[in-house]
Amino acid sequence: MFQKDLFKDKVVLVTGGRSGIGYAISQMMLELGAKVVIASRKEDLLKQAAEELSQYGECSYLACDIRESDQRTALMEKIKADNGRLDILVNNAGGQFPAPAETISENGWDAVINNNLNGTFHMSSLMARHFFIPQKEGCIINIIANIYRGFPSMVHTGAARAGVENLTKTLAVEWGDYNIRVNAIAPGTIESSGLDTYPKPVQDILGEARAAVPLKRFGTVTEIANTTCFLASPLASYISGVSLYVDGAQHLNGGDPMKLTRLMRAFTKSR
Ligand SMILES: CCCCCCCCCCC/C=C/C(=O)SCCNC(=O)CCNC(=O)[C@H](O)C(C)(C)COP(=O)(O)OP(=O)(O)OC[C@H]1O[C@@H](n2cnc3c(N)ncnc32)[C@H](O)[C@@H]1OP(=O)(O)O
Ligand SMILES: NC(=O)C1=CN([C@@H]2O[C@H](COP(=O)(O)OP(=O)(O)OC[C@H]3O[C@@H](n4cnc5c(N)ncnc54)[C@H](OP(=O)(O)O)[C@@H]3O)[C@@H](O)[C@H]2O)C=CC1
Repeated sequence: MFQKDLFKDKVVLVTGGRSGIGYAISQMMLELGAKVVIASRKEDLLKQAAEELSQYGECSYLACDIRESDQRTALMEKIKADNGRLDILVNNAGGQFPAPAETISENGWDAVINNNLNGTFHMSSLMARHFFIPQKEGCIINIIANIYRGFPSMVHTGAARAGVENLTKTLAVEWGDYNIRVNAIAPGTIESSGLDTYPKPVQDILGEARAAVPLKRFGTVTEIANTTCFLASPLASYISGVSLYVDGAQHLNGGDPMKLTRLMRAFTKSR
């Protein structure tokens, strides 16, 4: 759909690029000519994904937990040594677990905030200081979630993603001085490897949730990759500071948001 070679000579970092949405983004960027670096925690799976992705273009990898300062620094140093620059950062790594708010432990809260909010900010700041600011050019895309009506059953990630949505606006303003565009994508429910990791109450409710989406289906990883490539491209050269919902209008009308919470309460008690 995009012009061939749209991202020729561009260097792209996709966190969480080994699976699901991140994999689809990496594949599309490679097909459009970018050099892609993927990073996530599980080195064996990451290596396997990078080998598969190499059929589409130049893909490298480094194991990195985005919550760990020394691992983020090692990733930045590898990109500098291998490529000398970074053009696009896709903060896609993230995750959480469904749980009624009253059952979330302090550590559970901290783990999810560290993953989705702190990891995203520190990665953005590091890459801006070392690449985007000196280059006087850069692009950051933050993958968040549908937090339009809060996020019942996932209060921790709702709060973290709202933080990212807001830092997207602030950084778009502050780093406009350096010609850095910062945007976010809020996917609705997307058919991906990530969804398979969710427990029975989520799997049980998926049929109903799918039917409640105004477009009557969940999204695909390709639809999130399409939006990412659009926002990263010159087609979006005057777009900065926005959060784009890619969700078939699920944020406006997506069924009973409390149903999952009630199912999770029953599930937690029965264990
Ligand atoms: C009709 C409308 C209904 C709508 C229904 C649709 C619902 C679907 C919507 C889906 C939208 C979003 C989808 C996605 O995001 S898909 C991507 C999902 N992938 C993941 O989330 C995977 C990554 N997740 C994680 O890695 C973990 O969740 C975590 C971030 C916590 C990992 O951190 P860490 O490795 O540090 O975790 P630990 O195991 O060390 O645990 C730290 C503390 O967290 C507590 N914890 C962890 N898991 C759970 C759990 N499942 N339940 C409760 N608590 C949990 C853990 O116990 C630790 O705390 P304690 O020390 O106090 O025990
Ligand atoms: N699928 C959906 O419906 C939706 C997904 N999202 C978000 O989109 C993003 C991608 O999700 P999706 O592809 O579906 O799910 P996946 O679980 O397949 O992807 C999550 C990726 O993030 C990596 N990751 C998680 N935590 C860390 C960490 N601390 N450091 C580095 N890498 C990490 C994982 O790799 P590893 O385990 O090797 O670290 C994995 O590659 C996530 O942020 C997710 O929350 C948002 C809304 C809806």
